[in-house]
Amino acid sequence: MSTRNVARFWECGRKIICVGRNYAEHARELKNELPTEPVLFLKPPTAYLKEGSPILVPHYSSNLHHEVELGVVVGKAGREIPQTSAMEHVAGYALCLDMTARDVQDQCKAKGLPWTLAKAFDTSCPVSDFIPKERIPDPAGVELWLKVNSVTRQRGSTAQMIFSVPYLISYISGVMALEEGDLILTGTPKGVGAVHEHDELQAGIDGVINMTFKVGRRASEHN
Ligand SMILES: O=C([O-])CC(=O)C(=O)O
Ligand SMILES: [Mg+2]
Repeated sequence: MSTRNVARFWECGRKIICVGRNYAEHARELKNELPTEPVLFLKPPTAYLKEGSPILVPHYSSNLHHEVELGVVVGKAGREIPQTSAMEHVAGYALCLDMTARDVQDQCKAKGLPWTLAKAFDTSCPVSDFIPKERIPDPAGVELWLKVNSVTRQRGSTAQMIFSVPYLISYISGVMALEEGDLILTGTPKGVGAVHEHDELQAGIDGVINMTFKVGRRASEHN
C-alpha cells in the first residue's frame, strides 16, 4: 500500500467494490428485477478521480450516465465479518459517482458478459474528500443529491437501500477479504441519466459535503 492513511483512500491502491440495484426504484427504472442478494462488481484503483480533473467519456460510449452513491471507506481489514461488528471496520465515508457507459452495459447484459467496459474505465469513480465517520452518525440516514448543469437529477435517502451498510460489509467480506483503504459504493437511487462533454455535475450530501466535476473527452493518444 502506498500510504496507510485511509483519509487519502484514493491513493491507497486498494479495490473499489460496487453494489448494484440496491434501491428498488432505480432497479425498476432500468427494468431490472429486485435482487435477493447484493449484486457486486469491481472498479480498479485507476478509476479514481478527484475534483479539479474532468470525467472522461470513454471513446466507445455515446451514453455515459451519472449515478450518485454513498461510499464506505474501510478502516480495518477483515473476512467473514458479522453484521454486529461490521461498523467497527468503517473508517469513514465519501460521496462517489459510479459513472456508467449505459449503452455498453446494455450490450453486456444482452450478451451475458461482464460489465468491465461499462463500469471500470479511467475516471469512472469520481470521489469527494474523505468524510470522517463521526460526520455521518447513521449511514441509513443520508440524503444524496446530484445536479447536472444546475438541474436536479437525483435525490434520494440511503434509508431506501435494500441492503444496509452492515449487511453489505458482512456479505462482501464473505466473498473477498476487505482491506484498509478499500471503498464500497453502495448503489444509486433513481434518476440516473446521460451526461455530455462540457456538462457540469454537482453532487452533495445535505449538510456534510458537496463536489463539482466537469465532463470532458480524452484527446486521442494515437494521432
Ligand atoms: O448500473 C446499475 O444500474 C447498477 C448500479 O451500479 C447501481 O444500481 O448503482
Ligand atoms: Mg452504481
